[in-house]
Amino acid sequence: MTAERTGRTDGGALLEVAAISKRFGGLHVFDNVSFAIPPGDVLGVIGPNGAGKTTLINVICGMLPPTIGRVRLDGKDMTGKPLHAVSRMGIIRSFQQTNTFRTASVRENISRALRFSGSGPGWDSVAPLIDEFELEPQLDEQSDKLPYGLQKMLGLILACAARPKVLLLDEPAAGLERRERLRVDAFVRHVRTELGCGVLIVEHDMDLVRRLCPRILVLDSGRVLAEGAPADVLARKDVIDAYLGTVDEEAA
Ligand SMILES: Nc1ncnc2c1ncn2[C@@H]1O[C@H](COP(=O)(O)OP(=O)(O)OP(=O)(O)O)[C@@H](O)[C@H]1O
Repeated sequence: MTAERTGRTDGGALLEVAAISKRFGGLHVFDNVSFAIPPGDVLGVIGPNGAGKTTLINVICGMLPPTIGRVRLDGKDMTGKPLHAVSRMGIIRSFQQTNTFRTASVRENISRALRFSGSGPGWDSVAPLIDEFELEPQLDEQSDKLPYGLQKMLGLILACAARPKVLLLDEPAAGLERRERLRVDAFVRHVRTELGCGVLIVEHDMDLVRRLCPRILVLDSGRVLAEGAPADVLARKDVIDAYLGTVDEEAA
C-alpha cells in the first residue's frame, strides 16, 4: 500500500527541497535550504521564533512561491504551483490554529475533507484516528464548539482525510496537555506506518521532537545551522546558544 500511494519503490526521496530561498523585498527569510524526506520518514524542523519555519512550510505547500530553488514530490516539480494543485498532488499542511469550517459539524468537516480527496478509501481511512482521539461522541457537534485540544486533533484528521503523501505539521503540539501531546505521537506513527507518508514537523516541544523525529534540521535566522540525529544536533553548543537556551528559559 505504501509504494502504491507514494509511487515509490526505491526508497528514494518522496519530498525533495532543493536549495530554496525566500525573500520578502529586502528581508531574507531563509536561504539555500535543502533536504529530502523518504516515504515513512519524519523530519523535525526547529529553531527560534522568526527563524523562518512557518514560511518554509508555506513555500513547500504552495501558499507562497520560493524566490529561488525547487520543490519536488515523487520527482515531479511542484515549484510555484498553487496551493490547491500541490494539495491535490499530496502535499498537505496543518495549521498552528486549526482551519475548519467553523459552523459545520465535526462529521461534516471530515466528510468534506474526504470528498476533496476524490475516490479515496472514505470514512474507514479516518475511523482509527477518530477512535484514537475519542472524537466519536462529538461527531455531531459544531466544530468551533470543541475544546481546543480536540480542535487540534480534528485538524490532524482533516489533514489525513485529504490523502496526503507528505504532511507538513506546523506546531501540532502547541497549547496541548501532555495526554493530548501523546495523541500527536499516535497520529504521526499512524500516518508514517499505515499510509507511508513523509512527515515534516515544526515544533518547539523538544520531548516530542526527540520521540518522533529520527532527523532534525535547525533553522536560525534563515540558514541551516545543523542537521542530523537529535542526540547529536541537540548537544551542539551553537544549537544550544542559538535556540535551546531560549526554549529551556521559556519552559522554566
Ligand atoms: N508575508 C510576509 N511578508 C513579510 N514578512 C513575512 C511574511 N511572512 C513571514 N514574514 C517574516 O518572516 C520571518 C520568519 O517568520 P516565520 O513565521 O516563518 O518564523 P517561524 O520560525 O515560523 O517563527 P515562530 O516559531 O514564531 O512561529 C519573520 O521575520 C516574519 O515577520
